[in-house]
Formats: sequence, C-alpha cells, structure tokens
Amino acid sequence: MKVGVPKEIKTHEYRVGLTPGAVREYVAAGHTVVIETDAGVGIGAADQDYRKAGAAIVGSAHEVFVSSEMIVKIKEPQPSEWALLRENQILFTYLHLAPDPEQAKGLMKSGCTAVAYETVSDARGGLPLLAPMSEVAGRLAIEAAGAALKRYAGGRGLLIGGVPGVQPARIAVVGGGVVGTHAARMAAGLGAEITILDRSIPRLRKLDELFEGRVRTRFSTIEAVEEEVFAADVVIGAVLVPGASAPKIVTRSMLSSMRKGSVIVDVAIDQGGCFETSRPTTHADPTYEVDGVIHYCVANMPGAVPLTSSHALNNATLPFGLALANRGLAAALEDPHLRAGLNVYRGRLTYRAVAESLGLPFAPIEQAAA
Ligand SMILES: NC(=O)C1=CN([C@@H]2O[C@H](COP(=O)(O)OP(=O)(O)OC[C@H]3O[C@@H](n4cnc5c(N)ncnc54)[C@H](O)[C@@H]3O)[C@@H](O)[C@H]2O)C=CC1
Ligand SMILES: CC(=O)C(=O)O
Ligand SMILES: [Mg+2]
Repeated sequence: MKVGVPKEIKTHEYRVGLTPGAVREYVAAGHTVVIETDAGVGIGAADQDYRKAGAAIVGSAHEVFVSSEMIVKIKEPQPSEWALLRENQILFTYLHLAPDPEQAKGLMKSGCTAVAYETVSDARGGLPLLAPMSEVAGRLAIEAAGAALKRYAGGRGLLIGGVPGVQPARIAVVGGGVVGTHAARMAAGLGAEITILDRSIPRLRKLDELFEGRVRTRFSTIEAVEEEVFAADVVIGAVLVPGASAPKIVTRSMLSSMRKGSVIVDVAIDQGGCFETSRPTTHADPTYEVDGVIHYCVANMPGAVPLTSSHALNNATLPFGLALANRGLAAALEDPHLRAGLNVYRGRLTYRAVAESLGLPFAPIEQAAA
C-alpha cells in the first residue's frame, strides 16, 4: 500500500505520524512511504533520515494526500486537510469527533474511512493507542499545574510538594484511568496530598493497591466531587467515556468555591472537557482564568514533548498500522479491535457514542460496509 505522512499543522504540534524506525518496518513489509518535507524536524529526524529508512520525500501536504492510499497522522485533520481526503482513502490518527461537529462533517463529506486512535481497543478492555499519550499527558498535567501555581503566572504561589514544616498542595484527580494514574504518580513523587475520584469501584481498588495508601480514593458522587474541589489547590480532569463527549463533572458553582489562584488542568478537553468552564487552549496560550481559578486546557499536551511522544505512540500504532497497510479495510472489518477504531466508514459515522454526542445519524458498521 502507498502510505503517506503529512507534517502536523496544529499549533505547536511537533509530533510526527511515523518515525524513521516505523517507516523501515512499513518498507520492510513491502509498502511505499511518502513523507512531507520537514515532517520529522520536531523529533530531530531530517528528510535524509527518512530517505535512509526507505521513504520518498515530497514538498507539500497536497502531494502526500494525492499519492497515498492511507494517511497516518497524529492530530485530528484540520480544515485544509479534510479538503484533501477522498473516497477509498484510509485516515489513521486521533480524531476526537464528539466535540467537533465541523470535523465530523468534513470527514463524512470526504467519503474517507477514518480509524480513530482513541477508540481502537485491546483484549483487556483498554485503549492501546490512547494509553501512551495519556501516560504522557497525565505526567505533564502535574508539570502544568506546578507552572500555573506560581505567583507570577496568577497562581497561589504554592510549591506542589511544600517543604518540611509547610503543607504541600492538595490535588484532586477526577478519573483514575491512565491519565489519572500517571498524574497521581508524578504528584506523589513530588510530595503532594492526593485524592483520586472514579465511578469504577474495581478501578478504585486497583489504585488503592497500586499506591499502597499513598493516595486517597473516593467514589465519584456529586457530593464527593464538591468536597474535593472545595479543598483542592489543583484539580486534574481525567475522565473518559470512550468516543463520547466528556461528562461535565465540575460545575461553575463548584469552581467558585475554590480558593483564588487555584488551578484546574482539564486533560479531558480533547473530548470536550469535564469542567463546565473549560474551553480548548493551545501551547501558545495555554491558560485563562475564570472566577480566579487558572484553567489549563491544552488539547494536544503530548505535542510539547514530541520526542518522547512520537516514539511512545509509534510503538503502539505500528502493529495496527501495518495490519491496515497489509490488508486494507478488510483488516479494520475483521479485527474487532481495529473495528472499534472505525469512527467514519466511507463517509458514514459508525461509532455510536460519537454519533449520539453529535446528534448525527449512526450507521452500524454491518450496515455501512454491506
Ligand atoms: N489533552 C491532551 O493532550 C490529552 C488528553 N487525553 C484525554 O484524557 C482523557 C482520559 O484518558 P484516559 O485516562 O486514557 O482514559 P481512561 O479510560 O484510562 O480513564 C478514564 C477514567 O474515567 C473514569 N470515569 C468515567 N466517567 C466518570 C465519572 N462520571 N466520574 C468519575 N470518573 C469517571 C473511568 O472509570 C476511567 O477510570 C480522555 O479524554 C483522553 O482523550 C489523553 C491524552 C492527551
Ligand atoms: C490524545 C491526544 O489527543 C493527543 O495526544 O494529542
Ligand atoms: Mg481536538
């Protein structure tokens, strides 16, 4: 198959869809790979490194899209990219369609088939192509919170870990999955006082075992969230209902109970955010303030550490991308885990939670592929 990788164009997005190492794997499997010039500069991979790995370099995104049967990216396609997609083309990338009706309509209009990294599943009920970036974003969330807590940044002027004799920051993590666990690990390492809230009791049990008493766990009710948000210096939003818009768990009235200069980091912003007051921001201008509370809501946090993130993501995407390149749409239809990634099939929305969140027609895959 002809596989193409354009340079990412979202603001401050420095990751790349295929690393030179991944290109070697595709080429070794008999595929042709086309890379847009400078696509790898953010990870220190020059065009020459891609040529050595067996790729051809072209001068524009247009040439990549025209010459490829499958496009491998990182971030959801931007408007100029929807316009280049076409029928019978496979798009393999993050999509986060639920909060993004314009993109959904753009993809449907193109007639392409789009496999979303964030809903591809595995045999253990996990999301293997979301997990590596959730690990990165969870860890970065505590760095972002630490930066925003600084006085000159508008924060309370609090050091996350405190010092001997002075209390540390109190951090509430709403959602104890991959993001929440990795945020808690970083926060625990710094010495913060941490509570993780989740709706899944098995998950809370697992966290209790993992942290051996170092973090408190709480079942996530309205009352529990209200109490924890009130007491917190930092709240991390890390819930997910796969494919769907994030539930709004922290309301504006809960927020107004927080101390001035407290910080929220809404990692779930790529699914619309779990705070009522969240709106997406970029690495260029990552924070804003509502009711005296600093909001950090960057939708592509891992893009700030592209070297770590591109390699971690390529490790996970490689077997699935190769399956698509080897067998085309048959791979997506026959492997239940890749099939779970099918958000758009030949222009129709085939992921129920996405269609329901958008209020657009849902076509079961059996029907769309018939
Ligand atoms: N902003 C960014 O750059 C990035 C954002 N993300 C996003 O972070 C979010 C979390 O991802 P993961 O941790 O991988 O998901 P996950 O599926 O591992 O964890 C989500 C957790 O939320 C819990 N949950 C669901 N509904 C809840 C509720 N009402 N109250 C409390 N807990 C609830 C689930 O039980 C689960 O434990 C996703 O939206 C993901 O797309 C991930 C990576 C980067
Ligand atoms: C998960 C996601 O949206 C990202 O890594 O940018
Ligand atoms: Mg987005």
